[in-house]
Amino acid sequence: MPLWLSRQPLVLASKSDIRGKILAAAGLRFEIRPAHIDERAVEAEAGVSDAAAAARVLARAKADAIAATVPGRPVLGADQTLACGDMRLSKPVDAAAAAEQLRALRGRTHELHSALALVRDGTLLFSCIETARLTMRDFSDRFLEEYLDMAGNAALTSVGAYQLEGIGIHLFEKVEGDYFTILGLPLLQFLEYLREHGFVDG
Ligand SMILES: Nc1nc2c(ncn2[C@H]2C[C@H](O)[C@@H](COP(=O)(O)OP(=O)(O)OP(=O)(O)O)O2)c(=O)[nH]1
Repeated sequence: MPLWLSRQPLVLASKSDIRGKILAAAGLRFEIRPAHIDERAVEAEAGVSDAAAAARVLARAKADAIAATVPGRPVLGADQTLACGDMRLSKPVDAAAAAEQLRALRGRTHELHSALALVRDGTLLFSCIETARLTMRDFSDRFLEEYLDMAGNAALTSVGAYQLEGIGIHLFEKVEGDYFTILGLPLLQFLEYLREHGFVDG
């Protein structure tokens, strides 16, 4: 198990259930302090042009917001954006929005951009952005209705209204990219950095 060697335990600046589960399953010790930022305002101020740039800027903003409150501690911020052609989607607000979003994505390929930023005392220690491409089946309206009935509120917790590791897998005909990138935390890149910089035993 990768032993956390740093005296300063990691802080995860995320309310995301799956991000906490991913780090815990990898044996990392951390504390959760969700960052409450105005994502639209951060994007507007940064003048970001595309979904990938937005994910990078937002991950950094979340890490900065929490790092300012925990001097000396490494803080991990994360963000995931979804793009399909010129369309950018975010977490659906209700079941109707989830249905509309999935109707717009079915039969097409969309990209998930997952970014990380590790910040300590205002200094960016590590950042990465990874992209996955997912092709949805052209499923029927009846299937979509049954999927949303089964998924329930879980569909509202993901940027694409699905959990790939759950029944969301039934939506797809092809998935290209790293599993952890799709779930919202590019773990392999993060662990490589932690090993190379003595945060964990490698
Ligand atoms: N379990 C699961 N979650 C997914 C999947 N795809 C995306 N997600 C989740 C991960 C993130 O929690 C969420 C992406 O939204 P954000 O990056 O804005 O994070 P969120 O608002 O959840 O938390 P945060 O902003 O980090 O406090 O979607 C998936 O396939 N499985």
